[in-house]
Amino acid sequence: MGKGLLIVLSGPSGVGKGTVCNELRRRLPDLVYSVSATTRNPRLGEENGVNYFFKSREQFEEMIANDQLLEYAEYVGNYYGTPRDFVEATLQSGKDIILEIEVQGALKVKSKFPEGIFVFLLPPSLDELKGRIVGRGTENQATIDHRMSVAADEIGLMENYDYAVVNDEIDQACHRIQSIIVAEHCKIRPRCEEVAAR
Ligand SMILES: Nc1nc2c(ncn2[C@@H]2O[C@H](COP(=O)(O)OP(=O)(O)O)[C@@H](O)[C@H]2O)c(=O)[nH]1
Ligand SMILES: Nc1ncnc2c1ncn2[C@@H]1O[C@H](COP(=O)(O)OP(=O)(O)O)[C@@H](O)[C@H]1O
Repeated sequence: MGKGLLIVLSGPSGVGKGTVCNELRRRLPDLVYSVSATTRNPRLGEENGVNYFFKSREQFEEMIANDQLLEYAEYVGNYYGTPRDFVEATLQSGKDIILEIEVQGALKVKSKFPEGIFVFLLPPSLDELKGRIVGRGTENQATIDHRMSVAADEIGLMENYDYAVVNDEIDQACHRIQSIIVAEHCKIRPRCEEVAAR
């Protein structure tokens, strides 16, 4: 059995990563979602082990020390990281896995898995982005301002990604990502390597 695809989805806060991921998981039941660890507080309705593994700073730092994370980063005052074993076991079993992570972490994953597929989700506009974060109603004003200032830097790193997908309509955005996954599965990798070697 071949290895599964490792798909990384990034994009600024409020662009719709969570919404798009949930819809993709509904449409593609075989797609595995990597549940991250974080030190941020759970939002209303978020469940430990489903949305995130919620950890104290001490617990998170222990995971770092024990090399349990494939990557981790600090984002707006909190740690976020990807549990390593789950990702590796999923890929070995031949299944595709999606990591919804921010840009610094994505670049670390890219250095370890250059064969990964890196997708950047873009808002139709920065005004619409701000409207979505405010509309979600989960962040206070200071956090919204901080996240918006990080958004510009994140979009500046988009050129490190393979694909840019605009999340104008959820249905369209998911359709584009599904098309990318199908195309990647159809790739004739040996031929690509042969061509590159010429
Ligand atoms: N590096 C890294 N970033 C993560 C991880 N999990 C989530 N993130 C990112 O951390 C950022 C903040 O996540 P969150 O607080 O849930 O806010 P949201 O993106 O607005 O829903 C987002 O860009 C997430 O994609 C992870 O395991 N590693
Ligand atoms: N294509 C879209 N059109 C309009 N609103 C959207 C769209 N995608 C997501 N949203 C809304 O934007 C807000 C932020 O989405 P969310 O998935 O939480 O973003 P992220 O995980 O990137 O921070 C949510 O209220 C969500 O319902």
